[in-house]
Amino acid sequence: MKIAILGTGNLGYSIAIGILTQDNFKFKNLYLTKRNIESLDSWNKLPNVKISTDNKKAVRFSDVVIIAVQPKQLQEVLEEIKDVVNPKRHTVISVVTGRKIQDIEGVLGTDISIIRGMPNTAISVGQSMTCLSSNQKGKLHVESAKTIFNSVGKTMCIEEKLMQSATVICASGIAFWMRLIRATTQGAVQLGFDAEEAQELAVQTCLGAASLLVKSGNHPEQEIDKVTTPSGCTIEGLNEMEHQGLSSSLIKGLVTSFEKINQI
Ligand SMILES: NC(=O)C1=CN([C@@H]2O[C@H](COP(=O)(O)OP(=O)(O)OC[C@H]3O[C@@H](n4cnc5c(N)ncnc54)[C@H](OP(=O)(O)O)[C@@H]3O)[C@@H](O)[C@H]2O)C=CC1
Ligand SMILES: O=C(O)[C@@H]1CCC=N1
Repeated sequence: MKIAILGTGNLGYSIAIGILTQDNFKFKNLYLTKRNIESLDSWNKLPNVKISTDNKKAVRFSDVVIIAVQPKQLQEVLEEIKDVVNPKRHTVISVVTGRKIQDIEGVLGTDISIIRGMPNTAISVGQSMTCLSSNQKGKLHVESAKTIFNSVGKTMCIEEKLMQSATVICASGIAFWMRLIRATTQGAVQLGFDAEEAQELAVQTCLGAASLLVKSGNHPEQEIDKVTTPSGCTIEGLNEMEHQGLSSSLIKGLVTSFEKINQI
């Protein structure tokens, strides 16, 4: 598979790192573009990676085109590549927030295979949660997209109308979970650990909690019940967090984030 990433910024770069470092996915060439390519200079040393400012050239050399520019930059990139996108050859995967498949079809045409993807930056370490939807033609190529994104995490095919929600939960979600981990770390420092130890304790406990749910398939409350000794310290702390609005503030944050996407 020959892959191009148009827009190698925070997310595009993370996707590239993920693709390059996962052993279970073999690609032939990876073409990375951005307008200012100095930051990608070191990538030129890799034999099967090409760096360029030329989006058209990248498309011509690829089968799968991942577009990872900011929403306000998308139209220009689509206009630039529309003449070189070939319905018989290319699958276009847009990871651009808030831009519908219909918007992309409006420039590239309905005969192009278009997939809308929403990965997150954990793709760089092979742990992305990536949601996918496609246009009619793209349905034939969803398996190729799944092959790519399954090699760097998990995928879920969803209806496009849920893509904004998926963006908040999974993509913005990385930032939300980071803040929760940081808060735990701050608490651990207050309770006597130095900063480095505090972060290790917070991160491993977070990983343990997630792994318990992944392995058991249990509801979080079943695992909470196993931890909360009657009249113990856990339920005391948990109830205080809820009195202070833990669940409520998380949900309100997710909904506020969702409302913002609809204005992007
Ligand atoms: N960051 C994240 O965690 C996530 C982001 N997204 C979405 O992914 C997209 C990218 O986000 P993010 O990586 O954070 O943004 P960045 O601004 O970091 O990346 C965008 C990149 O596109 C490049 N670019 C801009 N215009 C062009 C052009 N005409 N041709 C080629 N490259 C171009 C920019 O580099 P230069 O200026 O050098 O051209 C930049 O590196 C957004 O739509 C965002 O909403 C989705 C999920 C998660
Ligand atoms: O903050 C943003 O708008 C983008 C979408 C999800 C992650 N970053």
